[in-house]
Amino acid sequence: MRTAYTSDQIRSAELALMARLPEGTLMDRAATGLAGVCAHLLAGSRGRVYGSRVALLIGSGDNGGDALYAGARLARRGARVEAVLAGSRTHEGGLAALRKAGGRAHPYDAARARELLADADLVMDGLVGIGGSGPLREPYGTLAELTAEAGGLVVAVDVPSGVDASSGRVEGPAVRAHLTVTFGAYKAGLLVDPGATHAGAVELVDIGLGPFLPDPEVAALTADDVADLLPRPGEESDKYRRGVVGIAAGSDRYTGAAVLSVGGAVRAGAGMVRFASSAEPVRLVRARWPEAITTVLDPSLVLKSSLDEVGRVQAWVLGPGLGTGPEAHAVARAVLSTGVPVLVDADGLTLVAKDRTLLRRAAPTVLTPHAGELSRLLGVPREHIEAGRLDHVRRAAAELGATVLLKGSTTLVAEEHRPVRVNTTGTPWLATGGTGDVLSGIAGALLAAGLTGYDAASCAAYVHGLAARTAAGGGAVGRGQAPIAALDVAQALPEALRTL
Ligand SMILES: NC(=O)C1=CN([C@@H]2O[C@H](COP(=O)(O)OP(=O)(O)OC[C@H]3O[C@@H](n4cnc5c(N)ncnc54)[C@H](OP(=O)(O)O)[C@@H]3O)[C@@H](O)[C@H]2O)[C@@H](O)CC1
Ligand SMILES: Nc1ncnc2c1ncn2[C@@H]1O[C@H](COP(=O)(O)OP(=O)(O)O)[C@@H](O)[C@H]1O
Ligand SMILES: [K+]
Repeated sequence: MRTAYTSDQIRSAELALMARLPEGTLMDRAATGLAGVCAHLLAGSRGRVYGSRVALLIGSGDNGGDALYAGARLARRGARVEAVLAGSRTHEGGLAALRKAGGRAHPYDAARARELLADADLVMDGLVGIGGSGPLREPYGTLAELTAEAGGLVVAVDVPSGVDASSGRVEGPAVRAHLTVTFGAYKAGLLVDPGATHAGAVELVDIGLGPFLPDPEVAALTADDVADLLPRPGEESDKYRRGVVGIAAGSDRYTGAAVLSVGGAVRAGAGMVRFASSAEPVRLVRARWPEAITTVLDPSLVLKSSLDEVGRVQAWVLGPGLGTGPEAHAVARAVLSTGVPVLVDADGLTLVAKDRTLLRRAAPTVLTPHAGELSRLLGVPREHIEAGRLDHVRRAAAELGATVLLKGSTTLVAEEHRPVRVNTTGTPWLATGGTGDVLSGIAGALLAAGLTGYDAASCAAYVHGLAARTAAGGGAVGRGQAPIAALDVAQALPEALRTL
């Protein structure tokens, strides 16, 4: 499990550790690690550190101190290091070390800074770290924007300046780094968009904080964690014990979502899928997924909240393509009044946004909104949700009394009193119609297999992302990949699951 923390949590751990160590030890550890990573990058891009050009952007706090000491180390190895001093003050020890090592420092001047950044092989962003608050003030904002024109690699020190370390919020100009070297522990804002995109790759430098860290605010499952959580059949398994998932999705108008959701569940390893809907989606699901047992719902029975004709299930998926009219509302009421876990997606979310009483139930509920759907559920503008994903997913879980999986460029899973889980396998190739429907089926199959809502949602997001990467051609976005369609994601599930 990869764990991540807020600035306050990091600060208190640092204080506790610092009390036991001679002054300056932590900064020395941080700067040594940072210089090591930068030297490695320079050796990779230029062949050697000697003679390379390094620009340091220095703010008034200890973040600038780290960059100055690291710059001094690179200068001692023959790099030409020049610092732009942007703060009202500068870390004295760091500045003295840089000068002693042969590096140079200049007060901020826009034209000169632009030249330095354009010429540098590597730019170190030491403007602000965990001490930053609010949008970057001048001249930091201008410098952050100038890094976009940098000719070489941009390395953020601890946190990209302009990104809120605790939440990943960005409220103005912010550095976009190729790599962020972070100290002691991951900051939550490095894993959650928009901060995660600004951070680029993240490298952790151990400074000994481990024993002093509290319970994390954010956690990311690793491949091993997911492999341990995923259900595997035992010798005595039968299809019922492996988990039967009911899917109430699709309508005569919207049929594709039902086919995709059933596909996600079938390919994710459900023991059995029972699909219940109106005639047309049932016909199409039968044609595409003969594995599913289908039922054409009798509207008069549904109105009486009876789903007996469908047969027993261990969990339900409700909503993809269901519609939002009175019949769909009756289906939602029938499904949500059962005593088994229910995953609510798409139109199901619109229905519960209009009628919150549907969520009054004893069994677990998992909601899987994208930012627009969460906006309707919380009555908060979509832009606010996208800017503050972490805060809003937490709030939704508390307010709605459910596990909430927020989809989008960073998928988050929140449940009250648990760390928010952030998914690391996503890929922007997933941004295509219907992939969310596949996700609902995967998560439904895992719920039916007995995973908790929290584990089912986070494992589903993980394997969904992995399958999308597999379908696109492997890895994150790059050459040699091709666009994917939603059904490709379902079809790639077995190959992705085999790697876990
Ligand atoms: N603690 C430790 O043990 C270790 C800490 N370490 C390092 O220290 C870093 C934290 O250092 P820190 O606390 O000095 O804060 P930091 O991030 O440099 O910035 C604070 C200054 O920035 C300014 N400022 C703030 N917001 C701003 C804005 N929006 N726009 C513009 N300016 C803004 C504000 O300055 P002022 O307004 O006072 O001029 C404030 O004083 C941490 O990230 C890590 O790199 C490592 O060495 C390992 C050991
Ligand atoms: N930029 C992105 N990066 C990673 N994943 C994304 C991105 N955009 C969308 N996704 C993922 O794609 C899926 C889209 O689901 P959803 O919005 O419900 O679409 P649909 O309703 O068409 O199925 C979600 O799993 C979401 O997390
Ligand atoms: K920084």
